[in-house]
Order: sequence, then C-alpha cells, then structure tokens
Amino acid sequence: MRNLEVKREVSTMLPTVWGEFRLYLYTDSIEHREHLALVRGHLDPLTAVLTRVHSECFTGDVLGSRRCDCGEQLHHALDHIAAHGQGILIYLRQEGRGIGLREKLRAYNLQDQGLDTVEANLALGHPADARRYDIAALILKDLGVLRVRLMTNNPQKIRDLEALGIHVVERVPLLPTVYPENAAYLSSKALRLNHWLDLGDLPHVGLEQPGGNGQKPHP
Ligand SMILES: Nc1nc2c(ncn2[C@@H]2O[C@H](COP(=O)(O)OP(=O)(O)OP(=O)(O)O)[C@@H](O)[C@H]2O)c(=O)[nH]1
Ligand SMILES: [Zn+2]
Repeated sequence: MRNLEVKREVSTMLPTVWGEFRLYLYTDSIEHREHLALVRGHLDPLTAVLTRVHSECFTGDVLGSRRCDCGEQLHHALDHIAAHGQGILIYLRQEGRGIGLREKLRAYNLQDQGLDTVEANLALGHPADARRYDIAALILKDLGVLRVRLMTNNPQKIRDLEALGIHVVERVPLLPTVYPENAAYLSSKALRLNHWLDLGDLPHVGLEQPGGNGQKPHP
C-alpha cells in the first residue's frame, strides 16, 4: 500500500471576521482530498500551540444545523485562537465521521426513526467512527508543531494524535449549547462515544436544564 504523505500545495493570506490568518491547502496522497490549515500568528516550536483538529460537517459548519454542535465548535475554536492571538485550525475533509455527506444524511433519517448516531452508522454498514487523524498529524509536523493544546471533547482524538507523535499537553474543552434538536445527539456523544460532555453543565436554550435553573442562552 502507498505511504500516506501530505503535500503543501498553496499558502495564502485570508482575512476573516476572526482576523487575519495564513491559509495552507494540503492534499493527501491516498484519497487526494484537499485539507486546510488556518494559522494565526508565529508558531514557536518550543511552545504548545492552541490547536483545533476539525472534521468537515457541511450541514453544521456551513448551514448552521442544530442537529449537531460542529458549527458552534468551529466558531468557538476560532474565537479562542483570535483571543489568544496564535493558533491553528486544521480542517479535515472527513465529512460525517468519515462516511461522507450522502451517508450522513441517510443516517439522519434513521435517527429520525429512533436510532442513535452510532446505531444509524452501523445500520448503514459503516463503523461508528471512520475517521483518521494521520493527515492532521502530518500537517502539524509540516508546520513544525509537535506539541499542542487541543480544543476537543473527544478522548479518542487525543489518543490517536498522541500515537501519531503529536503530544497533547493540555485539553481545552469546547462546550456546546444544548438545544431540543441536538440534545439526544449530544447525550449519545457522551454515552456512546465517551466524549467529555456533561449535559447538566452545558448552557441550554429552549429546554429545561437538568439539575439547573432553567434557560441560559449561549452569549
Ligand atoms: N455519521 C454521522 N456523522 C456525524 C453526525 N453528526 C455529526 N457528524 C460528523 O461528525 C464529525 C464531527 O465529530 P464530532 O463527534 O461532533 O466531534 P469530534 O470532532 O469527534 O470531537 P470534538 O473534537 O469534541 O468536536 C463531522 O465530520 C460531522 O459531519 C451523525 O449523526 N452521523
Ligand atoms: Zn456536524
């Protein structure tokens, strides 16, 4: 089998609502997908860099879907990087936990019939999570980054990056808002995928907060 490599194809400046970033476009040598790294500030190889490794979610990231917390996590990660003045967001093209958009939308229909996010993937003949982080590790190494403060709630992502030679010196939580439309999905992430999410501690909108004092909208 061919060795996985990433190739830096283009680097350009990108002014955004979160300020100015350098945007790198990489291709991988296996599936020839285009992955992105958005870099703010000077990356000091001796300092652990505030980093988000984000998996593509067209419905959440672009359309603002409330079925999931992806769009909010993306924006929170960019808020943190902007506030810190330095950091990296890697955008991996592994839509739908690696099963692709078409299959994710089919999985949504199964979830509407009562399956949870894991059961729906399995019913369609896919693994619960088909993602890989080796491309992210190679991009970080290409950028000279071996130590990160990783913005995530996903313990598996940390284990995978550590196994690939990226030292996660700190986990920075990304706490989503609980809406009626994503409550079941967030609790499946906690219970079935072991994410560090305690729904009782999260801000709730349009739902009674379990053990809390009612509605607390996200600022
Ligand atoms: N198959 C499937 N994929 C989903 C579903 N909801 C979100 N996704 C995808 O899941 C990926 C994001 O994964 P998450 O589990 O939300 O988060 P994570 O990246 O593992 O963990 P964090 O670092 O904490 O965000 C994106 O690729 C989304 O498209 C779903 O119900 N089914
Ligand atoms: Zn999503």
